[in-house]
Amino acid sequence: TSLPAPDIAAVSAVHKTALTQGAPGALTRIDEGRTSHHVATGEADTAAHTQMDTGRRFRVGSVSKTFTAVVLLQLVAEGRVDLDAPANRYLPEPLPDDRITVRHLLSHRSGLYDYTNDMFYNTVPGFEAVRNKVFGYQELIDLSTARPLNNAPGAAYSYSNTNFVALGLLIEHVTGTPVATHYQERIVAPLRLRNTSYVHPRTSLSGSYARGYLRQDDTTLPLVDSTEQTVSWAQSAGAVISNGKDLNRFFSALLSGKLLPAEQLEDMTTMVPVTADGKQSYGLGLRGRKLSCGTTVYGHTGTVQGYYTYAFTTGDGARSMTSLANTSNNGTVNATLGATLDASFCGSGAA
Ligand SMILES: CC1(C)S[C@@H]2[C@H](NC(=O)CCCC[C@H](NC(=O)C[NH3+])C(=O)[O-])C(=O)N2[C@H]1C(=O)[O-]
Repeated sequence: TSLPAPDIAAVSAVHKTALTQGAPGALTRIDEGRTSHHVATGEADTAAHTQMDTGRRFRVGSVSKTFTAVVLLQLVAEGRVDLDAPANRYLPEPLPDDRITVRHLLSHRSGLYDYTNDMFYNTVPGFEAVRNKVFGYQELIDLSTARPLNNAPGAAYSYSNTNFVALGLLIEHVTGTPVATHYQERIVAPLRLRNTSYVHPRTSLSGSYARGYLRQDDTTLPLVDSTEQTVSWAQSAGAVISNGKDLNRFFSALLSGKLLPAEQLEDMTTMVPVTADGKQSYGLGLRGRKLSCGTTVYGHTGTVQGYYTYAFTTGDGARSMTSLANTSNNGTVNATLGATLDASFCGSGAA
């Protein structure tokens, strides 16, 4: 790519600001060909006072949605699913509107209500109520369909975890195979992602990982260690565990055409603006961000109790960046961490 060199000092400054705003630690890993940049700040474990390092694994939250979208789009390429067919053709129980298509689910245009709005209205009580629970996909969909649709199918973008829970169920119903197996066989093994797993409903992380710390709604109270949970409330919408090296390899492989045929990659990267300024967009399980230097990067963000993630790559997959802060329910930290994108892809010329 003809991108300016990453501004590593700026990345480090972003991390330090995030720590002043309440994050125990942060990491950023940038990969471009054989060149890697590593920035790690603060603590991975605040009880043991273990230092953060960029190899640590973490819960990626909604970055999982891109893994699910890749599996689904491979099934489309195999002729097993039609993007513009009603999702009800492929589900064991019907969604409330036959007009909802598979593409609507992938692009958050189905209108299906996001049950996490109620589930996590009170942050810590909501989390504690589900952290050890195991949900069935249909249970989660039923929580959503107890509420009216946000919009008529296709009429608007309204982000909802329900869409990717429904896609997980659809994948398993069509193939008879768990999503965990599809992730492993279609993504993890071919790309040799040694630090990526889907262990739902097990609650523990293996190997070297960062602990996650959830901020309470009463911010004067101490952070809650939220590392161990089933993430069953999200599953195919948010339960993947990975690290910076693997997410960079995943998004680089995706955008450089190693995971999907050209037609499906084109579908996935056909972006629709989702903010008034046009700087943020969404395709199929994929976010687009137009940065201050005019470069557009593609990837996904993640918010799961104790972990904020940004994982993005250039349109050709040549340069990738993953950033993590091991806290959540702290919008200031999340916004701050997002500045690693400009530092990593726009360099010192970043606005
Ligand atoms: C669209 C998002 C931001 S929300 C969605 C998904 N994460 C969730 O749905 C979890 C929501 C509760 C998380 C919790 N917050 C509360 O409980 C607040 N009361 C916290 O901060 O840990 C994910 O990941 N996506 C992010 C994404 O795609 O970037």
